[in-house]
Amino acid sequence: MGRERRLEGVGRRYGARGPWVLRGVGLSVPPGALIRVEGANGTGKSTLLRLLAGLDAPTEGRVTGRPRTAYVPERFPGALPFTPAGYLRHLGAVHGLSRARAARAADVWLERFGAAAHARTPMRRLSKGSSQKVAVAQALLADPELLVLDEAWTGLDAAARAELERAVAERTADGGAVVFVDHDPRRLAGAPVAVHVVRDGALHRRTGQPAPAPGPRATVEVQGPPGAALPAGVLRLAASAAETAPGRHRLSVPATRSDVVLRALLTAAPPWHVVSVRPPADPESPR
Ligand SMILES: Nc1ncnc2c1ncn2[C@@H]1O[C@H](COP(=O)(O)OP(=O)(O)OP(=O)(O)O)[C@@H](O)[C@H]1O
Repeated sequence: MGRERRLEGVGRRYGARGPWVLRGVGLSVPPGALIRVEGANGTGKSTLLRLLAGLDAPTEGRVTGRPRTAYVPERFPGALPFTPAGYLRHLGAVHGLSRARAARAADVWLERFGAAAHARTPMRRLSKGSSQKVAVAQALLADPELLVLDEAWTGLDAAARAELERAVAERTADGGAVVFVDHDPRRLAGAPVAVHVVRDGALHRRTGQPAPAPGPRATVEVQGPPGAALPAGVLRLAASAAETAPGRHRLSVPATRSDVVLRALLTAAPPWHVVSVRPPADPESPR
């Protein structure tokens, strides 16, 4: 239990006589998991995400585990009587941050998503895109152990979309779990995503080889503290890792994740020594 959210034999229908939207669904979301939920329109993806986020209760079956959870809904109620800075500080306090930490986290996330200029604009006057940045910032504010994203990329500009991908990689490198729905099949394609498909009210794990991470890869040589295993977060993000000498590892890392991997190595306790980083364009990069 603990930080792992689990659905066991979960069914949900709306109203006593409504059709079953989901039935017999089992799913474990362990720390560090990255799970994509797919399915045709109206099959129950949002229903599943609300159950995982703990915002809805199943009609039958059990939901267990109590990770600190954050959620970005498909439709964020943008017209709230707050400014983004005020709203995020308020939510930070709800998540248990001190006032000072909540204010700092609000500033950091608005800045990262390119919305700092709107920090003090009433939310009802924000564009849809800026409002979505606030929706995403509120979920990341307190480093959730489980992050549930329902089409959270929709409406964001390209820079903010990339920033949200980076934030997801940081959460999983840090041992957080992320479950998401997104209409773009390439979303987070460079990361080791487990795919589950909702069909006919049931959840099916898509099996088979995960597609190789598309895009260029960097090669990172690291030297670890004697006897140390690579941090789990690094292993999750690397496309491959090989120990080439005692304590020396060569990692192949999707270029879009290399900054997150380096940060995870350098902030590990004790930290790892990064011997070299070869960018993807280097013709000597092993393939
Ligand atoms: N609050 C609700 N009350 C009644 N019916 C609901 C409610 N929420 C969802 N439903 C119904 O449950 C079914 C699944 O809806 P859900 O939103 O979970 O699917 P989805 O796969 O996320 O859809 P989409 O791809 O359109 O976002 C639909 O038939 C929908 O009408």
